Amino acid sequence: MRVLLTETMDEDGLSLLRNHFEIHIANTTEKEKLKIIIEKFSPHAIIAKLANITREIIDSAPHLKIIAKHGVGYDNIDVNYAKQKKIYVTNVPHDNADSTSEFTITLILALLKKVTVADQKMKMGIWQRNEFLGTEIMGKTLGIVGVGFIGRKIAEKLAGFGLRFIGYDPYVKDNIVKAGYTEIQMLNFDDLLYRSDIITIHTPLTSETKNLFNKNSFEKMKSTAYLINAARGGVVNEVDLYESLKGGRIAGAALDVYETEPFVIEPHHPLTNLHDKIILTPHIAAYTREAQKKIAITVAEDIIYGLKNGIPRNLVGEFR
Ligand SMILES: NC(=O)c1ccc[n+]([C@@H]2O[C@H](COP(=O)([O-])OP(=O)(O)OC[C@H]3O[C@@H](n4cnc5c(N)ncnc54)[C@H](O)[C@@H]3O)[C@@H](O)[C@H]2O)c1
Ligand SMILES: O=C(O)CC[C@@H](O)C(=O)O
Repeated sequence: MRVLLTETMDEDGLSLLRNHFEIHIANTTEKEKLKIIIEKFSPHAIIAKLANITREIIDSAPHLKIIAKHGVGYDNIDVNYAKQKKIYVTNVPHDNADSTSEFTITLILALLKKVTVADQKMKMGIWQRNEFLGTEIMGKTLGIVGVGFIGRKIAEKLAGFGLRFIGYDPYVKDNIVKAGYTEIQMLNFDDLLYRSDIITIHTPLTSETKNLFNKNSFEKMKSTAYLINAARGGVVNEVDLYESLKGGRIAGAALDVYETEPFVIEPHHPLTNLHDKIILTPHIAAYTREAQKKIAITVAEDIIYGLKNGIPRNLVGEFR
């Protein structure tokens, strides 16, 4: 049987797959190129990182039985169409939660302490302490939108910083959520917007969360508040965010994910005028040696099990 990877993955996972299947690494996320490669290779399983697995891609693989997301968020896969065609879709929950929560905390600290912009200035030979007046985290309120695995890890890891944790998640019914030795007080969305000093997003991208952060939500936030998004770009309306930052409606933002990826900023793109109000990283929250290895092994084991037994493990919610 044949397994196609749209993008490469850690060698430990690849060698597991090679013991059982013929594998091919397409090394592209471009739709047309991918379609041609898939038509030629005719895989029984596809492993995708960020490549879009659309209806058209699915139709180009007549032997396809499993589409596996190398990661958690599977909004890049047309799950409904796959289901209609009796093709299973899996993801890898949990394996990158430590890396992603660590990275989110890094963004929070770097943004509030102006680390990235101070570093840029130092490298330009400029010593300018008075531009970099930072903000303390102690005593502030962190709003967590999407209180799942990563959202809870963030509260657990930040517990020593003297923050108060509040959360919004319509699928969590408890008023208080335990996260290690700390607690997250659950609120409705508007109350979270009004009360947070820092908001961090950890929801999947769905029809409910698309554009959840828009002009209307920014207007309800404190003018001193910061927004962190290491979940999915589409959850935040980028034009509204830009306007809110430019007009001082909110204080700052850090983004690891974008409405369209890859997101390559042209030299005079408006975002480049926001200076120390924004930090941008290229979807790397989960990109650590440890997480990439764990995910590659889990995804390989899921495919080996699934192609041998008919039904893979780690099926996404729509199949349960
Ligand atoms: N930047 C990265 O590299 C990176 C890495 C890992 C995960 N992610 C993203 O982070 C997301 C969260 O990951 P996770 O492991 O915590 O997943 P999870 O499934 O454990 O948690 C997601 C939470 O979001 C909640 N949710 C769903 N719809 C919501 C809504 N409308 N409003 C508020 N909450 C809602 C769910 O109830 C759940 O508790 C993933 O779906 C993925 O898109 C990004
Ligand atoms: O493939 C990646 O590197 C990112 C995946 C990440 O966004 C996820 O949802 O797990």
